[in-house]
Amino acid sequence: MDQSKEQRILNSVSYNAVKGDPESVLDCIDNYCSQKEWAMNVGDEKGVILDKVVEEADPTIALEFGTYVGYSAIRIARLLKPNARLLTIEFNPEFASIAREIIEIAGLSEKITIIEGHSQDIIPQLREKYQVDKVDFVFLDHWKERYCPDTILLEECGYLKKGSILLADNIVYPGAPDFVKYIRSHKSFDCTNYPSHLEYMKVEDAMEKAVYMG
Ligand SMILES: Cn1ncc2cc([C@H](O)c3cccc(CNC(=O)c4cc(-c5ccc(F)cc5)cc(O)c4O)c3)ccc21
Ligand SMILES: [Mg+2]
Repeated sequence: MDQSKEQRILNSVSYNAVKGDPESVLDCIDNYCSQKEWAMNVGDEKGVILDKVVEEADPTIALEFGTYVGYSAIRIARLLKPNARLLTIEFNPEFASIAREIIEIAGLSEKITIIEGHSQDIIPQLREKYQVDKVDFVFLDHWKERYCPDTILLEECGYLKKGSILLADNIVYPGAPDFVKYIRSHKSFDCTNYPSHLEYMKVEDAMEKAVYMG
């Protein structure tokens, strides 16, 4: 059976990256996906925006929707302070398994927990099953039509506190219009748009930061 693109990305990381060095894993994925096969990682350009917002949030508990092959999970986790952790939710078992291996190569398995399932099913379980009280940072990069309902669910479940920071990928392309309309008109969120480009392409894209005001 032919290997998947995601398996080929893992092969490239396994062969080229320096074990235990997150930067070299990120560089390897970015090089592979810009030179060989495009893939939907947040990438190096939007990755710098992600880095800055994670540093601003300095989260103890970070949450991600859409692990894919683990690129953004590594980007986030490499910046976390010693006892901080990232929970990342992935419904596709093949993606989850490849991400687990790539995260292991980066040496970040202790800081990242991959939870297999759909965000809407996992979010209500975070308190009891994963001892989550509040989330300090959330990166939204899963199905774009899930951004809005999952943000509402996070608020309803009481995981957001004053200062919690949400960051959403692909605001322009593929776009998340219902999320943008909702979040920018919601009195409890202070929003900032960061224009950028689609990963590895000259196509316009943007990220949206939303700070929860309580
Ligand atoms: C419910 N739930 N819970 C967990 C969870 C996890 C997943 C998967 O990780 C998954 C699978 C497939 C697609 C996505 C969303 N990502 C995208 O669709 C995307 C597209 C493009 C793009 C851009 C230009 C193109 F021409 C084609 C694709 C660029 C981007 O950066 C993207 O993030 C996420 C899905 C639903 C989930
Ligand atoms: Mg994306």
